[in-house]
Amino acid sequence: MTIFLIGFMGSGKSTVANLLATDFIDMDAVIVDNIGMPISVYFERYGEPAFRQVESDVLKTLASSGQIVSTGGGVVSSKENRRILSESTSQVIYLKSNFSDLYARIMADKENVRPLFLEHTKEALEVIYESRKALYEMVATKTVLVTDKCPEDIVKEIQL
Ligand SMILES: Nc1ncnc2c1ncn2[C@@H]1O[C@H](COP(=O)(O)OP(=O)(O)OP(=O)(O)O)[C@@H](O)[C@H]1O
Ligand SMILES: O=C(O)C1=C[C@@H](O)[C@@H](O)[C@H](O)C1
Ligand SMILES: [Mg+2]
Repeated sequence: MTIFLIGFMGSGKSTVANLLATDFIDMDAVIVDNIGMPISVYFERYGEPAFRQVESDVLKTLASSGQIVSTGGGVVSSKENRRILSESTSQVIYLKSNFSDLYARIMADKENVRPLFLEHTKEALEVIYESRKALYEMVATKTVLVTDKCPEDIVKEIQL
């Protein structure tokens, strides 16, 4: 059974996926492999709709992978991606958090500086977060509140 982890940037998808299975698949990494350039460069050259199309193609392939998959933070923003997630037989786990905790984590994470974070003000990022909140809930088969929980406890909740 494929398990997709979804949630906004910084919600802990990669951290939790790695605890669930060290051979987990990072969807952004698969996309970077396919397009042969950093996602930020692809966005700049071809625009977001073209990126979402690539993302949909990768998502479809991964739905039958039987692996743990950490998705891109914006995977729910395209209708096609939401359809693929809703119609697949995979588990879709939403790691839910409030914006201020996410922002603090993204700011503190010096190992992974997200292009979206560099390109937007805090207010603009919050607008994106607000616009996606309901969409994550809509496609999730399970929502796990991650506030004040360590990754190990989040894993336990996922496995309940
Ligand atoms: N439950 C947690 N408690 C505290 N810190 C956490 C927790 N989960 C993840 N972190 C930290 O938050 C930061 C973001 O985590 P991670 O990279 O796993 O998020 P992500 O959802 O994969 O982000 P992105 O969508 O940008 O790939 C990292 O520095 C990580 O160590
Ligand atoms: O939140 C988003 O829209 C994105 C998040 C990243 O994981 C990447 O998938 C890409 O940079 C878009
Ligand atoms: Mg990640």
